[in-house]
Amino acid sequence: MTSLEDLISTWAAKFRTHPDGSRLPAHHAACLGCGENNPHGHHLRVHREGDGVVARHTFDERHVGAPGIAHGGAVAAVVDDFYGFLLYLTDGPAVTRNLVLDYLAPVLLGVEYELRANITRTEGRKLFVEATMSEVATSRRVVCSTALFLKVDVGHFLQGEPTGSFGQGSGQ
Ligand SMILES: CCCCC/C=C\C/C=C\C/C=C\C/C=C\CCCC(=O)SCCNC(=O)CCNC(=O)[C@H](O)C(C)(C)COP(=O)(O)OP(=O)(O)OC[C@H]1O[C@@H](n2cnc3c(N)ncnc32)[C@H](O)[C@@H]1OP(=O)(O)O
Repeated sequence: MTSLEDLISTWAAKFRTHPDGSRLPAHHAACLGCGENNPHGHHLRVHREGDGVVARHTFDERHVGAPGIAHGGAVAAVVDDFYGFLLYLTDGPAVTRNLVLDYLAPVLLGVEYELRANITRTEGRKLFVEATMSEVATSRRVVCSTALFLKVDVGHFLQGEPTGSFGQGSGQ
């Protein structure tokens, strides 16, 4: 099992300069949004684009709400985790304090969507961010979102203990 200290040292190393266009590292291997080893996870793959981040994502049967339509909570989880990649373009970790989603149209299972996010404003510890999700084939926007992240120090993450067995891996 990965110790919390291991996780923290891996995380700290991820706050390096990431060249434009490069793939950004997963938060950790078991992360619900992007961890390679989480069988219930979304396995997000996110790239830097300028001062923002971009990803393509397709929901599947594991994320079903109404038949054929992604559960709104699953969509929110993806958007929240996606915002977590913007943190790599800042000087350190932060956590979601406030997350707002407008579900403009159903997010369909098996349909590819493009996510885009950027930081709109910073104010002390506060990072104000915004994101959109649009269908790749039609460019139709299905979600728009804003959120507030608050910078935290390492002690914040010492409030939990890693559990389970799929936390091991590169986290890349
Ligand atoms: C370098 C080493 C790093 C170590 C890291 C180690 C391991 C990490 C491993 C993995 C991490 C994995 C993933 C993380 C990345 C992304 C995943 C997606 C993101 C998430 O899934 S993350 C989870 C969900 N998230 C939480 O679990 C947070 C729970 N929460 C808290 O832990 C506290 O809530 C906290 C600490 C956030 C703040 O607590 P606090 O006490 O410090 O803050 P406070 O209340 O004082 O507010 C401060 C100022 O924000 C203003 N403010 C507040 N709310 C506002 C609003 N709605 N609008 C406008 N302003 C607002 C106030 O008005 C005040 O403003 P002012 O300072 O000007 O007065």
